[in-house]
Amino acid sequence: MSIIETRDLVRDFKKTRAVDRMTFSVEPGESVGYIGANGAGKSTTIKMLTGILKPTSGHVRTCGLDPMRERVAVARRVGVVFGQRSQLWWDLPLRDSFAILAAIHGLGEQATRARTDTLVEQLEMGPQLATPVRSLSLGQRMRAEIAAALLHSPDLLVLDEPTIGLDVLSKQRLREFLVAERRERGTTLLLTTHDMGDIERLCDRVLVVDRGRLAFDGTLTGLAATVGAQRVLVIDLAQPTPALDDIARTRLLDSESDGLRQRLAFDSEATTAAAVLAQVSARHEVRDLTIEEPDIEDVVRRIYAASGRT
Ligand SMILES: Nc1ncnc2c1ncn2[C@@H]1O[C@H](COP(=O)(O)OP(=O)(O)OP(=O)(O)O)[C@@H](O)[C@H]1O
Repeated sequence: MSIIETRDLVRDFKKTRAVDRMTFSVEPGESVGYIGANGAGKSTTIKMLTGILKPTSGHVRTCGLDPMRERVAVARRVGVVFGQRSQLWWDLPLRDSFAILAAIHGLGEQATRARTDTLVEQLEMGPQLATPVRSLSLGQRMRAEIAAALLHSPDLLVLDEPTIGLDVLSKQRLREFLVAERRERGTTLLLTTHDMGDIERLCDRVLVVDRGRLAFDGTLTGLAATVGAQRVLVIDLAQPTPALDDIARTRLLDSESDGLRQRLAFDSEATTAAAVLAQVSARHEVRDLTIEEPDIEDVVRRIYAASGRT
């Protein structure tokens, strides 16, 4: 049985068709990134999957259940985290929020203690248990939200922008936790994100939505191949340097401060950062370098362009 199944799913808001004949399914244990521009229809889809919004037409099943008719049963099988909204009680110590949620899910005392202890340990939340949620840092709050969503050991975890606003270290810890949760419990993940790093590290499949329609369904490698996603090497040189416009298999994007910093785009299928660096450092003294992640908006724009939309 699929964990998610939609067929010709439609949702209209007055004159806007937010979701347009969406058909896809997600199998148990998959980790799927659901991406698209602002207003593409991601949240609307998630709301229909979780029984918050009624579809205008079409078919949707979550964990084999009808989300509108069997909302309570769906809630028992699914955990949801909306980055911008909290499911915790602002003024209560974190531990009390966990206790209330466990009671709502009807977990026994022993099960509650065991699961809370595990999650608190894995997410390193022990020191914050007595802290009111309003006093947590953003990173701590996101970890608390994820623990709350996983208390009842759902089959499916839906995450809406889970790493938005987090610093690099907090993002990394959260991603590591999600990878481990999936590996150990087989939890299916569906996440929306504007962060390509989330997709690269967490997802083995990507769905791209464009104006309510599915524009791409496949692997990240397939997505990169479709759009020719490029990496960018930012090179800081020791001396002012003429434009590096003749480095094999690269394209010079820009050069600033008399050539002290230059950005070279390259296709990771055609060459490597190491090979580009070797060419440059054979001629000039390189002081520092960074590799820019492909920008998810850029990837989405290219997908849209490839499907005929400008
Ligand atoms: N309650 C609503 N009433 C009217 N229109 C809505 C409502 N909710 C969403 N829409 C419209 O439906 C379309 C899809 O919105 P949705 O929130 O699903 O997009 P999204 O992909 O989640 O965007 P974002 O990345 O900005 O969250 C947009 O045109 C939006 O304006």
